[in-house]
Amino acid sequence: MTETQLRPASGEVTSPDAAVLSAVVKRFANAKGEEFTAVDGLDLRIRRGEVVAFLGPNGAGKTTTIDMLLGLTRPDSGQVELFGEAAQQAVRAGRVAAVLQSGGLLPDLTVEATVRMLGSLHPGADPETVMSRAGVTRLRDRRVSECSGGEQQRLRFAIALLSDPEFLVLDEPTAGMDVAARREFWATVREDARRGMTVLFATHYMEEADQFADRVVMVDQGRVVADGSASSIRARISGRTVSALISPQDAASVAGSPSVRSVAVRGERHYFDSTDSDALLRLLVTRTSATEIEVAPRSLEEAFMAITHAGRTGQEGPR
Ligand SMILES: Nc1ncnc2c1ncn2[C@@H]1O[C@H](COP(=O)(O)OP(=O)(O)OP(=O)(O)O)[C@@H](O)[C@H]1O
Repeated sequence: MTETQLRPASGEVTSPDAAVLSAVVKRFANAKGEEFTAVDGLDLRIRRGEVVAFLGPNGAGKTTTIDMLLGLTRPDSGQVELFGEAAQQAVRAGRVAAVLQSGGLLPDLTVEATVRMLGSLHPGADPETVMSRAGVTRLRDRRVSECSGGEQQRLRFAIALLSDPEFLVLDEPTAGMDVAARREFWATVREDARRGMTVLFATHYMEEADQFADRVVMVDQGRVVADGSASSIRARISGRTVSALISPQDAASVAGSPSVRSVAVRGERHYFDSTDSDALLRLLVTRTSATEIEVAPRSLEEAFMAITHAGRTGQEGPR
């Protein structure tokens, strides 16, 4: 990403950052009226042109943070700036657009009527191009109520593109999409990012974060607990996973080796969490009749479970 690719709406280059959140705190009251902190002193700087995955267990504070980024709610303390100005101002100017998890669609309108109606609010909007970019052209005559969950998400994406935003905020954008639709969706987002758009997306799909984000920010209990490339976050937990088809007797004998931290069985395969995959491989090959041995680096999902409290509470983790 170079400065020449930047496309500030007003022509002038303001802040070099798309978003800056400084020591942001948001508290809510629970059902008993007791106050708790949903976002707890969160600091986050998103540079222009970055594609950032925002990950965290259920209730980590992702949506609350996104709501503050979009000016939908105000922090109790701390600051949120978009392009160097107040969030609401940037949103009003159409520099930021969002695809949120629900709401915002009129069930009786067709896809095309929805895009055209909302497009009329944005001078210069091009409904045809936007429908094509979001992959909803073939759905143009379908009523919103007849669209599947994934198709409605694509329609929300089309609506978000109408203002030709510089910064796109996506809260679980591919929820409900099938594999092909998700691929197509991310290809479009990557293309937009290549042209200089900044993207922040919250997701529970770890492989989306791994494949499509330049940077992964993990939050837990309202704080940032990891921030970096997916590979640097994966590298935060040491070791590798070695898996094989192996008899229970052989597996039990290998499990006692110092290079094995733990063993799990999934389907026909045994998975060894290993601190020294070379030593374990030698052992498997020379002392057992294991077959189809595979060595895999740590996944982002394993890092997520190790870094966030989801792994300690058994709470629903990533999908
Ligand atoms: N308006 C509200 N009133 C009270 N509590 C709220 C409100 N909004 C969010 N919360 C609580 O704040 C915490 C953070 O919620 P948030 O929706 O930001 O989490 P999240 O990371 O987006 O979770 P998920 O992955 O489940 O969507 C949760 O405990 C949630 O129940």
